[in-house]
Amino acid sequence: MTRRGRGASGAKDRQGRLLVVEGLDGAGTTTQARLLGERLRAAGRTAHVTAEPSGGPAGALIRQVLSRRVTGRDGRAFDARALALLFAADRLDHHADEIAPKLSRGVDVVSDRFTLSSLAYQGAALGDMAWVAEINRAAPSPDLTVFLRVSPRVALPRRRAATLDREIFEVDAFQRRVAASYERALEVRRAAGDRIAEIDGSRPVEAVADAVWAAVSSLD
Ligand SMILES: Nc1ncnc2c1ncn2[C@@H]1O[C@H](COP(=O)(O)OP(=O)(O)OP(=O)(O)O)[C@@H](O)[C@H]1O
Ligand SMILES: Cc1cn([C@H]2C[C@H](O)[C@@H](COP(=O)(O)O)O2)c(=O)[nH]c1=O
Repeated sequence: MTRRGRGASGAKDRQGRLLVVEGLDGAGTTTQARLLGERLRAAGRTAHVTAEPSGGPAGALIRQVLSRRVTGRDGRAFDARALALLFAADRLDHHADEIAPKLSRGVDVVSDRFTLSSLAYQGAALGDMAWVAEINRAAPSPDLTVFLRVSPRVALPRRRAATLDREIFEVDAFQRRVAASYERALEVRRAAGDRIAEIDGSRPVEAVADAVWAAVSSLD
């Protein structure tokens, strides 16, 4: 993965920053991405909040698979490797169509999930994080990834409060595997040079938002 936003001289150009919020289902990524967008705007920056799966065509198909409205042939479960490829395709399309144009106009982009989600979720589903990393090789590195650490025990009641219909990954045993997978994915991405802030997401919303803001404010 290549870090964007630097010219041939290595000097920073006038691009916006790609800021990613990550965590288990129920960690509070949607809430914190929205609040970060608001704080950026209040600080005088232009900010765009987005999410993956994206609103593009691959994202729409993924949403249907997650909610079981689309299955594999004859009602069989949708193939897990094919789903991993869809997430990778959605990411490239999302970046090309929505994220990169905003960044190049100096807009900060806050994404609720990005590549780390694929490493954690598809890494856990397939038991092959290296392959998941390979199919996501062309996705750019965020300027900052904020990981909201919550235990599956804390995330569970939040998910239950927020939704009635559970998507395919919102199964307690799987969420515990995803939690372990996130820890491995964080190591992999840190070793690759990504800037990552780990934040205790089990605190009240405003306390988490303050910690997210402190991490973003520490960017040069
Ligand atoms: N720090 C927090 N403390 C208590 N409740 C929270 C906190 N953050 C979010 N919530 C609540 O938990 C529920 C899920 O929050 P949110 O949608 O932000 O999570 P999420 O990580 O995006 O979940 P999912 O990935 O399943 O969509 C919401 O009802 C939200 O108000
Ligand atoms: C980007 C991405 C997401 N997922 C999973 C994570 C969640 O279970 C759903 C998205 O639902 P949300 O409520 O909108 O967060 O998809 C994934 O498995 N792989 C990914 O790359």
